Parts: sequence; structure tokens; C-alpha cells
Amino acid sequence: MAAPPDDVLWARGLHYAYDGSPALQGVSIGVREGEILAVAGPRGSGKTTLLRCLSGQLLPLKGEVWFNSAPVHTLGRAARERLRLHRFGWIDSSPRLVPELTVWENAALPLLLHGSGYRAARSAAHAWLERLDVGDCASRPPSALLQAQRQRVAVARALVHSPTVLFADEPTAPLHQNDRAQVLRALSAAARSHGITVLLASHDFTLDQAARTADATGAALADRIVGLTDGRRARTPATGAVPAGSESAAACSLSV
Ligand SMILES: Nc1ncnc2c1ncn2[C@@H]1O[C@H](COP(=O)(O)OP(=O)(O)OP(=O)(O)O)[C@@H](O)[C@H]1O
Repeated sequence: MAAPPDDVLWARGLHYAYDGSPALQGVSIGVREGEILAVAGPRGSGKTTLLRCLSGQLLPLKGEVWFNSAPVHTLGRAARERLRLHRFGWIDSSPRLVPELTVWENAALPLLLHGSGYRAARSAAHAWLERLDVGDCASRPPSALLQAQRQRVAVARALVHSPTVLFADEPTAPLHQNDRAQVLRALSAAARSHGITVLLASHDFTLDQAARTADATGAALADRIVGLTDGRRARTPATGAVPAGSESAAACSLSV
């Protein structure tokens, strides 16, 4: 089956179950190159499982996942690991920074794992930390930072190797509301400026909406919103208000 021409990542008919309990029940989705796509839904609706299937961390029981022309669902473990290391970035609500390393060394880790030279990795890490407004923390240990700053470092680490797709699974869940909006804005602005496609899972649609409207620069957070309920695609985001004419309307007309 041919991928839709604008989709960098797409999936059809995904099923997944944990010990026989269904978590995904026939989910299809297409992600366009360079877009920020929010996956919204209540707790337990399958957002994390979907992101894990799309990123090759989990193999679906049924269905297909394609990244460009690569059939992720049929790749072996080593090939999926390589894909994740080189082409994908991942951030979640509890990203673990290595306490023994400085902030910049943490941010540089993906490049060092890729075999980049020390100087190049350091320079790229510093640039991303500056972009995310934590450049002045670069030489400190993670323990010296506030939680919101640590989350920005985790965003820098997820973006430092310029992944094609960033998977962000509730990346701001542990933060206070103001910090959430700021971190989300920093993440989306950084991704947009580098053409990085983002899949953002959130059970808090209203938060994402607030982050968008609070962004006076107009760097809107999500281009589209896809809803999940009980492991199935929902017609609208499952929580929060649905503003007229918003991305949710676009999500309803997805051709996936
Ligand atoms: N490791 C696991 N073992 C057993 N069941 C699991 C596991 N992970 C998730 N589940 C179950 O699968 C379903 C979907 O969970 P998932 O974490 O994908 O949803 P979610 O929308 O991301 O939820 P949350 O917002 O709470 O993270 C839920 O019923 C959940 O309890």
C-alpha cells in the first residue's frame, strides 16, 4: 500500500494489547512532514501505546507502521533501534538526566552515541541549550536545576541530533501551568525552526489550547489534533473545550 505523499509517518489498523487487554483497536493515523500533531485523549485511552508503536518501541499485534518507505512493523529489533537512535527523538514526563554528567553533556548524549566528535557534540548541545533558554546552566549538574529547566534540557537532548520525528509523550505533565506553556512553546518553536515533525500526546487538550493562545509570536503549538478514546480514533478531542474552527475540525476530516 502506498503512503500518502505528504506523510512522513503513517499507520493503518493498529492493534495492541497488554496481556489480552486491548490498548489500541484499529487506529489509523498519518503525520505530515514538519507538522506538530497533538494526540489528545483521557488517561488510558492509548496515547502512549500509539506513540510507542509509531516509534518502533512496540510491535503492533496487527496493522502497519511506515516511516517514509521503511516498514517499521516488519523491521527487526536492531533496525528499529537504529531508526530510533538516528531518526527519532523521544521525550516523556519523566526524562532521566544522568546525574553524574553536566547539563551540556546530557544534552550531547545522542550525538556522542552516534559517534560524533566531542567538540561538535559540545557545540551542538550548547546551541540547543541556548535556544531553549537554559544555556547558562550548561556546566551545572542536573541536580542544580529547577524541574522546568531540567525538562528543557531533556527537550534539547531529544532535538540535538535533529531527528526527523520527535515523539513527546506528556512532556510537561509534572510542571506547573506557567512552566508547561513555556516549555511547550520552546519545544514547538525549536521544532518548527528546524522542520522537525512532532507527535505530542496530551490528556489535557485545554492546556495545549492555552499554550497556543498565549503565544503572542503566533508560533502555534499544534497544527492538528487527533482524539483517542478507549484505543480508538475519536471524532473530536476527548477532553476540554473544542473551539470552533480549530485544529480539531481539521482532525475530524483527516483522510486516514
Ligand atoms: N505496561 C502495561 N501493562 C499493562 N497494561 C498497560 C501497560 N501500559 C498501558 N497499559 C494499559 O493500556 C491502556 C492504554 O494505556 P496508555 O498508557 O497507552 O494510555 P494513555 O492514554 O497514554 O494513558 P496516560 O495518559 O495515563 O499515560 C490502559 O488501559 C493502560 O492501563
